Amino acid sequence: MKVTVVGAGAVGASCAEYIAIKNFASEVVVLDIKEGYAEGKAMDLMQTASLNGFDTKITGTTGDYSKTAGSDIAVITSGIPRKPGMTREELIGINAGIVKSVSSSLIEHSPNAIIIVVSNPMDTMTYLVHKTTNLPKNRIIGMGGALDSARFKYRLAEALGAPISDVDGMVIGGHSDKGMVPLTRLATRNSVPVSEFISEERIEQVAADTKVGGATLTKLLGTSAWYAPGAAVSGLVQAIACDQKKIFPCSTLLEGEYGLNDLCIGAPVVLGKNGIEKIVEIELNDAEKAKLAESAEGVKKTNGLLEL
Ligand SMILES: NC(=O)c1ccc[n+]([C@@H]2O[C@H](COP(=O)([O-])OP(=O)(O)OC[C@H]3O[C@@H](n4cnc5c(N)ncnc54)[C@H](O)[C@@H]3O)[C@@H](O)[C@H]2O)c1
Ligand SMILES: O=C(O)C[C@H](O)C(=O)O
Repeated sequence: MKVTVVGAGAVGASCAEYIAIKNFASEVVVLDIKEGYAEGKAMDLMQTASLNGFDTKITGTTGDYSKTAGSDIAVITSGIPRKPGMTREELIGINAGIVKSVSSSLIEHSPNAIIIVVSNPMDTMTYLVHKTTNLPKNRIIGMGGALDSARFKYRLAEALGAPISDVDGMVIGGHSDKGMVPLTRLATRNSVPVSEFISEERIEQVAADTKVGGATLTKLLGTSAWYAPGAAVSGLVQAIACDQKKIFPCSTLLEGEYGLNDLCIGAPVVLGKNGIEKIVEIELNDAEKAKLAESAEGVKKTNGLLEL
């Protein structure tokens, strides 16, 4: 199993590290345009192999896509991150050009690869890859919901005073400060609805904190987060590489599902060796449907800024 990660920055390196530590891929190639940067990150990571006990071979390259040839999965993390006070949508001007050229180079060298899009604004970047490549929809996956759901579980565990392993929950919708839809009604502590333990007011606070999870970290760090994003990507890569058939909320092209069309937005999907093997349509109540529709409007507005 060969995995390419484009962008050796904070998220790309974290993602390569988690993939290696989980020890399911034979090879990870990291590519960046900054001279020597990917080679340096790869060497540093390889020097953790004996310490962390993995056999994955990590190599780096400055812009040489021939080194990525024959990748089974390719992750796009190249592009600029936001600074405190910015929205993800403001990154579109620079990141659209980067994602378009990177996806085209990746496919030229790995025509069968499954592409995971991470660069922001992620739902729109995923849509861009759909619009500018001829890949089938199952092979284009946007990562956002897996991260947002991890943050939701963190906040739920905090509110419940429970271990995170006791908590389950999912966030669908757009990967944006306003567009996320944490499914509070379906969140559980060991199969029991969380509303049995905490007030509606507290649950609403958990949802609000979840939605600004990325912005909160950006304010603290001065740039956006990388550990949880890298771990979330590695979870998707592992589900595909190991044909796990796990459900994750991912940005995917909707064609009528959830009453939505012609956009990529977060919905639960089954991930296996073919990428997105099924879009799972869960029954939403009217309030959840309205939130998802509003989120879709926001994503479509950003998509409208693309020069296609
Ligand atoms: N979808 C998500 O959940 C999620 C989570 C975290 C970050 N992000 C996004 O991921 C992106 C990367 O974030 P980061 O913190 O790693 O940024 P970073 O600045 O640390 O790294 C980005 C890297 O991309 C490289 N790059 C730029 N143009 C390139 C090109 N054409 N080809 C190859 N490499 C190129 C840069 O040299 C840099 O090393 C940002 O857009 C950020 O908003 C998304
Ligand atoms: O917040 C950001 O800009 C980066 C990423 O989308 C995140 O949620 O951490």
